[in-house]
Amino acid sequence: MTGPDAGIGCRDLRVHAGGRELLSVPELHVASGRTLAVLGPNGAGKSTLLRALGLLSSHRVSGQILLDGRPATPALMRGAIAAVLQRPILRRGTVAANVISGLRFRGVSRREARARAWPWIEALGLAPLAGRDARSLSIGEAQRVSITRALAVRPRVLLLDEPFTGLDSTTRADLLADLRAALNGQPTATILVTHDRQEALALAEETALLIGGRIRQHGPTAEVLDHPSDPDTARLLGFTNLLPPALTGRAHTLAARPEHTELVLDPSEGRAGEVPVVTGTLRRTVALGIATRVDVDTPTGRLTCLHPGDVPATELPPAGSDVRVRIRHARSLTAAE
Ligand SMILES: Nc1ncnc2c1ncn2[C@@H]1O[C@H](COP(=O)(O)OP(=O)(O)OP(=O)(O)O)[C@@H](O)[C@H]1O
Repeated sequence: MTGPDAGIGCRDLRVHAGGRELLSVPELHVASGRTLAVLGPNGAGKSTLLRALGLLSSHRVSGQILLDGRPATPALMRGAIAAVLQRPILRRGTVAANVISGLRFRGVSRREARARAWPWIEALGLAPLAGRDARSLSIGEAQRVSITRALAVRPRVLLLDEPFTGLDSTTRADLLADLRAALNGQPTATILVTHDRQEALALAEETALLIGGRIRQHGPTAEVLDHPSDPDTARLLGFTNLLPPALTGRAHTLAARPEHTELVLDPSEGRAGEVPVVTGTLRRTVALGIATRVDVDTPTGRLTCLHPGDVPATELPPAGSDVRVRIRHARSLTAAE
């Protein structure tokens, strides 16, 4: 199916368990051919949302799940989705047999399943491992098999629940790139649950920020990641320095990343007009190898500065000194007040 309704979505979705509401999503739609990243802290309800959308939830779910614009039934959903979870679950047998098994489950003949699976095995770089016992694979290799098995069925909906967690950074970057390339041009609506902003950027055109079971922001990934609207989304997006109006004299709370927050080390430097500069007391300095972290207490809370490189202790004031902190790049939290 093509058209604006193609894909997966929900209306008035609510999930309850243990006497409390875990999730409330009035409306969501992921179009066919698009990827949505659902970014949120631990316990935000990300997996709850994914399971509810896939009709896989064991909790009390109300509202409508829509598949290609129509209410989803378990049978329709079973034929439409493939899921990849944090821990790959592989069957006994070779890598090739595991990739083929997804198609076999859908009633595809052995011969046709082999023919359809092989291009995916090659595209995802698994050909050299095709004959290996799947249970002898590393976690990264196993996750690659799990993703290839899901792609080989060319699902209408692909649900990814933190599939890159625990992979080393090179393996993760390679798998992200291969997955992105494999999804290009496919009629698949993909939802990626993650804690990781880099994964959202690499894979998803759209990102939704989920906190406390509610979507706080939703839009194009680059825009959402750089425009927190309130203190919770700011913290989630790494804008961990919050500067309320009382500290800066600005109309709204400002939020800044530590890498955009620095001590003013030249005492003769005046106040630059556009860039906020606030005063505080240096609490401690920690050498982190690639950066030097300086924590500063201000009247409204602590700020963290990150200076690139290994700044010699002689260039930094000692703990207890009065210091000035410059915020090189900040966002206004317009929903904060
Ligand atoms: N059976 C249950 N009864 C009560 N609360 C539950 C139950 N199952 C899950 N929860 C709660 O639902 C909330 C959302 O859980 P969920 O696993 O969806 O979060 P998540 O965003 O995926 O977290 P993580 O990133 O840690 O995997 C959590 O606070 C969890 O404790």
